[in-house]
Amino acid sequence: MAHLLLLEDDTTFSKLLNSFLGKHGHQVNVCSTLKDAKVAFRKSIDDHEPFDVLMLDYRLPDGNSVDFLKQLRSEGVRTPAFIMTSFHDVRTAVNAMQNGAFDYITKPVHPEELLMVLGEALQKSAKPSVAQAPVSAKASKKAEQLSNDFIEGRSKISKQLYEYVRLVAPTDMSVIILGESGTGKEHVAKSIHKLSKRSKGPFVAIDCGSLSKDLAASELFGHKKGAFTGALMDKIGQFEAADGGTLFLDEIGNLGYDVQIKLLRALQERIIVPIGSTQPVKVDVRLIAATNEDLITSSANGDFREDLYHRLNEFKIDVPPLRRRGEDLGMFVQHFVDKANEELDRNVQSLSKEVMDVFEKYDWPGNLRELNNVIKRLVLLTKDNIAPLSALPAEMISSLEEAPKSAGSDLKALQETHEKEMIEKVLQEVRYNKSKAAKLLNIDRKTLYYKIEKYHIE
Ligand SMILES: Nc1ncnc2c1ncn2[C@@H]1O[C@H](COP(=O)(O)OP(=O)(O)OP(=O)(O)O)[C@@H](O)[C@H]1O
Repeated sequence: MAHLLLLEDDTTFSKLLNSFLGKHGHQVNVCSTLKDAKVAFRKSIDDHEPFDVLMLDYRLPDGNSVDFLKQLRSEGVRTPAFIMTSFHDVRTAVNAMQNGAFDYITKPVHPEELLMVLGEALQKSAKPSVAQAPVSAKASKKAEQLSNDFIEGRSKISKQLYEYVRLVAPTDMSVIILGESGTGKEHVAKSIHKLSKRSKGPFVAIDCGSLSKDLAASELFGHKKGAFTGALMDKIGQFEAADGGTLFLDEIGNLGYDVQIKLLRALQERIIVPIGSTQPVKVDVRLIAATNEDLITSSANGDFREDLYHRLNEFKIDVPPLRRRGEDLGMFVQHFVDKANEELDRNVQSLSKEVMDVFEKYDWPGNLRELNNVIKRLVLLTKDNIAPLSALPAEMISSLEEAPKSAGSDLKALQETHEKEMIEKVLQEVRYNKSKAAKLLNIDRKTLYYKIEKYHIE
């Protein structure tokens, strides 16, 4: 039995979920406001009956659950959480993943899907042995194999991506991986590790987005007993854990300024000093960092140290969004269908033409993670061999009807085209004197350099 917090303001829906989950042996604490959820969370800690999983509706009468989650993560709470959201809020759900949610599901919530995601969340929680989706031993072994392999893709942009991966892997250079959420940055980091001379050493991944400001330094560099309240014994940091291997820092833009200074020192001098210690420890670690933020602008704003950015940016890799991977879509679809068949003991052979048409038109803001989730749901809901259109979330189809994709209505694309033209015009006017151009454009030089690179301005 698992102890679950369900934060949901739709009382009919929460009653249904409560009774459904109760029948599956779980104890559910239902709250309908953030305020109540905060109280329930504190009480569960005081009573020594912590929640195993947090199930959070996104929109609530007194705020949104991503802010709640952010606060919990900043206090060092690691309880797995997933967001339940309407299809229109998928972008928000993706944002939630950056703030430490483990997954999201779109409403209307399908019971089997809920059990599946809950099973996965419980595997991550402190009490792992409960309520997993029933899978045969053969199926889980195959699923494990499948989760290890991945698709490189045939499109030009993917070929270039893996060319860079193979090029940089054998060197010991630090790498910055840029890309939208869910594009596969961690996969790319793992590939670099596997193809490197360090492949026999550890690969340690840390999500900096879920580290609290107070605990980040101790998580990375370790601490000595008594270094701060709560440091009850010596703790080895992830830098030491990754000794001889690769340390992958996801969402690096979330690290506080103090930790950035320590990180810079660790990179430059190859030593770390655990909190509360005076003894430096030698470490041999290759660093790979990922971000979906514009770190150049962050460093221009003073949020991210410029020297650290340059130290990390010995090599930069851009992971393209799914909508730009063209012909790879079909390969990813097949891969995720095979994976879902194994995980869920189904036998879906293909997707109907109508489903593929929708997939091709949709712009996938959550990238490969979203595709994987949509396909899992499709496979779960498909009774025959071919996944029908009716198994797709209705909102996914209507979102295409509401917003037909055309260059003329894509506001971001329009803004970017306009910005590029403006920069080119000003650069010509000042005969490519970048300081003058930056002044005229009312931006600083670093931002101008960034935009010149972004728009491939010669
Ligand atoms: N090349 C690939 N082949 C198959 N599956 C992939 C590939 N790349 C990523 N995935 C799958 O897509 C999902 C997202 O990948 P990953 O976590 O690496 O993305 P990310 O960019 O690091 O995400 P975030 O920005 O949220 O940290 C995972 O389920 C992963 O298994």
